[in-house]
Amino acid sequence: MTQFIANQWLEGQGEAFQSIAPFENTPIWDGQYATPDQVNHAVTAAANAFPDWADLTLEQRLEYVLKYKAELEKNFEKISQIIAQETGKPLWEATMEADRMVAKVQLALDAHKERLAELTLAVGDAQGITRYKPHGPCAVLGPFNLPGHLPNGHIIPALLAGNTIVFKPSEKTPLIGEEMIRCWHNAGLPAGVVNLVHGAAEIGKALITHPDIVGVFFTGSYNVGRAINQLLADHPEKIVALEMGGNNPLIVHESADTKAAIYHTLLSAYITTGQRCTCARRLIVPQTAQGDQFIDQLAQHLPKMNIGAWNADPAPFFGPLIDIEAAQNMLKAQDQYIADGATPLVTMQQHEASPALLTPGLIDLTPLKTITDTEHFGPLLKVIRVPDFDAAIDAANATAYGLSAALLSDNPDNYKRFYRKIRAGIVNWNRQTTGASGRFPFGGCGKSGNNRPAGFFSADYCAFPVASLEANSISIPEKTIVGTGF
Ligand SMILES: NC(=O)C1=CN([C@@H]2O[C@H](COP(=O)(O)OP(=O)(O)OC[C@H]3O[C@@H](n4cnc5c(N)ncnc54)[C@H](O)[C@@H]3O)[C@@H](O)[C@H]2O)C=CC1
Ligand SMILES: O=C(O)CCC(=O)N[C@@H](CCC(=O)O)C(=O)O
Repeated sequence: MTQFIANQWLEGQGEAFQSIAPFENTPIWDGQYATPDQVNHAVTAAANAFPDWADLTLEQRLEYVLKYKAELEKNFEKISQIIAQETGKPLWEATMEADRMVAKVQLALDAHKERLAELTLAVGDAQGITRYKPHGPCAVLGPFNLPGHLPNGHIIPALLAGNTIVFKPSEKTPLIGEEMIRCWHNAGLPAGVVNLVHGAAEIGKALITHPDIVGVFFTGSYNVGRAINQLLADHPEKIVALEMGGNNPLIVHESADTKAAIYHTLLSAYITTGQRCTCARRLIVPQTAQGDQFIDQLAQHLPKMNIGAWNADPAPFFGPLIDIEAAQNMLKAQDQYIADGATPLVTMQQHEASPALLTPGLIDLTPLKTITDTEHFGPLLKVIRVPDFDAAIDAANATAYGLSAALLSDNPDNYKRFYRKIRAGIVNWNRQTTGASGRFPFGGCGKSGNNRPAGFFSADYCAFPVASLEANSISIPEKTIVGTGF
């Protein structure tokens, strides 16, 4: 029983599929996709549940959300282990993800109170009030890379605001999606408030185009985000929040502590095997002696990193890619760069421990005439050498994406220039590009999103503002409008 509709666990009626643990390359879960009929059933359940759920006070909805939090805490180890094995990320990192799922409850509540606060103004002899209302039944589409934390970051604020949900996890991580929904079920949510359907693109399409779905909260790739936008072109009335990819730059310039610069580069480019939307893809370094030394030492350091199984002891820094196909695609991308004239500084290779495990790569794209603006979702960092700092900023901005960007530099004037010029939703100084805090907005410009940031600002797309003019009684004002006969 893998779909959850109106508080019933049901068998999917669509094609069978499995969740394959990437390191072991063995199935850890079997299930079926939903059918479009089942999607309809789930959306209808969410639509039926909406009026009563929306009618509850925030405090009443919060009671359920706090019970969900308690369920996450009760099942913390199991959740961490599922995230680790299903994605292949090390247990320490999966535990951090589970921690962030728990922490999201308080963050979303704080955000709700701050971002959706009632605002009152005197307007003549009436009171003007801004309040917020939920949209209705919303779809949440999740990615595979942080399969607990990221959908959780849409679902909690959406529920607090009074929406109901149909969640479709990534078809690569159905098990953690299911476990999360089990926690909601155990929290005692009324039937239909949260529903789960499994599937890939076809089920995603059926869900978001359903006429009763009024909001679509998506985290995933640019190509799919664009396809969603196209599919919904005739429905501007649906609220669509798209959190998409990045081709994020990291500039290193005038940073005397080479070791610290290497450490922050590793956390930028290779954490989660380079499978974070915020990962640095392009390492931009001016052609100075200090720049040469930094690149040399980084290249020497990469082979020293411990990589391996999610449960290995000692724990690795990163594990495999999500599947063998993803690993093969990364290797093909590297081959293509080399064929085009790039210089591999550290060649990314398949590791003997698992076909989905790749060693970290570093490749110098400076010799290329043109550098394609592509997000390669894996452990390959591309070096671009430039004449000076101004050229570094130009190179950093040479992308249609704009998610995260960072500068490692001891010189505050460099940061002032960088901050003013760079186009990105996350701009860091002497910190890695990844690891954004949930206390801040999380989203990017350009192809990275549609200006509806998640993180602390998720509250904004989970409700719409209503303007009211209110007075306890009606009266004729002293100054009336001409021509009305008063
Ligand atoms: N900006 C952000 O907050 C984040 C963005 N990402 C991006 O996500 C990508 C990696 O995640 P993936 O799971 O590979 O993303 P993906 O775009 O392939 O899939 C995301 C979700 O969309 C569904 N889907 C696929 N085709 C669809 C269609 N035509 N209509 C409706 N739904 C469809 C998938 O089944 C999945 O649930 C990277 O590009 C990464 O940068 C990942 C995490 C955070
Ligand atoms: O919503 C939040 O709590 C902040 C968003 C966040 O956690 N971002 C992570 C993951 C991004 C990704 O999925 O690639 C980060 O910045 O590393």
